[in-house]
Amino acid sequence: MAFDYCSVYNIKLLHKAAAILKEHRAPMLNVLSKRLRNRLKMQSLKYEEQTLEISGVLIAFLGMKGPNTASLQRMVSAIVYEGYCHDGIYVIMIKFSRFRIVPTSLAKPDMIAFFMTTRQIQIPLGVVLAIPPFNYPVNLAVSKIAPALIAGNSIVLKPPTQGAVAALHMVHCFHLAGFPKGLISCVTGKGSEIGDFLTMHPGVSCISFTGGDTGIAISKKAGMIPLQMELGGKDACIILEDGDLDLAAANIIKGGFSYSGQRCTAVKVILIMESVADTLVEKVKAKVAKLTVGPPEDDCDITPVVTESSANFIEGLVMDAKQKGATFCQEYKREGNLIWPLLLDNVRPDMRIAWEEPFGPVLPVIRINSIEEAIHHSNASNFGLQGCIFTRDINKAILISDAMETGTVQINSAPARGPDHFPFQGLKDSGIGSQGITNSINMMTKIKSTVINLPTPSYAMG
Ligand SMILES: NC(=O)c1ccc[n+]([C@@H]2O[C@H](COP(=O)([O-])OP(=O)(O)OC[C@H]3O[C@@H](n4cnc5c(N)ncnc54)[C@H](O)[C@@H]3O)[C@@H](O)[C@H]2O)c1
Repeated sequence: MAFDYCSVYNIKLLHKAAAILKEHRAPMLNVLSKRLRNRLKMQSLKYEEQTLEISGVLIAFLGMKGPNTASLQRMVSAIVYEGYCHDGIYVIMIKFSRFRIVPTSLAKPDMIAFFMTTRQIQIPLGVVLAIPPFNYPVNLAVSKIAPALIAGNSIVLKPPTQGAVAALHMVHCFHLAGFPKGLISCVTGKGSEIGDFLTMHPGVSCISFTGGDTGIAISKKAGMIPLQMELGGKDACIILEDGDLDLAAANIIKGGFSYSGQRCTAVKVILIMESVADTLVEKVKAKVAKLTVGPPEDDCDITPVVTESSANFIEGLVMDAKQKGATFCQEYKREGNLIWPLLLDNVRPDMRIAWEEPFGPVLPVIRINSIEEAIHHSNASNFGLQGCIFTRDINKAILISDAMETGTVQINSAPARGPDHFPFQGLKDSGIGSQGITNSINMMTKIKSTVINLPTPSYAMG
């Protein structure tokens, strides 16, 4: 909201504003303006949420010699709606409507005034279209459905073909639990056949999508609606000379081969310092040898990948690496869609597997000679989902993390999406926006303001 705040920090204008507010009808405003009149030098703020009949914007002017503005800002950071610093005077607008301003040692603002009130609400967008991927057809549907409903929207779920039965069952459970049928609907069908109809439908007000490059195409077609895109990744695992190699090897196995590598945040390339590469590769090889391979019914570690075309794609990456001279740490083996875990050493940047996402149990190792080389390779990727660093030097790790163009960096652990309330986001071709309950609710709502103009000059009258 545009505020002409510069014109009101003048004390006379504040008094005038107070007088106007006092006379102004709303009883609540009277209370507040009385406070203002009586306590221009306020010691604390004590407005309880429930005492407010309308929401408002509080403008606190804090002189430089007054409180410790930095600590004040920290204290109110959760409730500050907007803040400015102008000519050494802090102007902080605090949104009342949904928060309690608990008292407080909130230092001593030099003065406090109301000069305009707004009612601000978050309104739902309408219909949210949720499209999850095959690898987490329920979890990644729920992480879209819950915030959409909490925010007051209705939802159309388009599950992945390979996860449609689970999604239909879940939506059936919602209906059995009493959800109105139109509030949550499920539409099945091949993405390539019904996708455009849904994503370009004028009734859809927001799309929350998780999947591969399809998301990039959808973004280009969708039009003027908010988009949440969680797409692919090529998460690098950077291991420095001082890294704990046993820990790194264990995380490479967990991060690279769980779900047979079919995870967006799987470790998808190892960038290891040459001096410790042989040791690390031997440790990973020993662990790969222990992975069980077979059907999911036998609870095997490595199971068939989702489709034949997916297996063919992975094989294409493996054959390209073979032709260009990568070292095979295991024999390449495939039966139908079942691909045995494979570590490819001495991978070079001219190989496809150095850049492309196999989404299968095949992991490339690129040997590097400097940290800069690792960062350069990670940042040269068109993806930017996550990455991880193994080192005992936390300061170095933070510097590398800051230099990496990814949405999240894990230090001394494999990349992972984390609990659903964690912010989760990808940069570049890995996504638009950020997931996590709060972020999703904000994305699936729009701010709407009603400004109650008082008879005093304000931007609306200018
Ligand atoms: N970043 C993340 O949070 C995250 C999480 C899991 C998976 N992924 C990514 O998902 C990919 C694997 O999943 P996938 O194979 O299901 O991805 P995909 O892009 O092929 O499909 C994702 C979803 O889009 C649907 N779809 C396909 N064509 C469509 C179209 N034209 N219009 C609308 N919808 C369409 C599919 O039916 C499916 O429900 C990998 O790239 C992986 O990295 C990302």
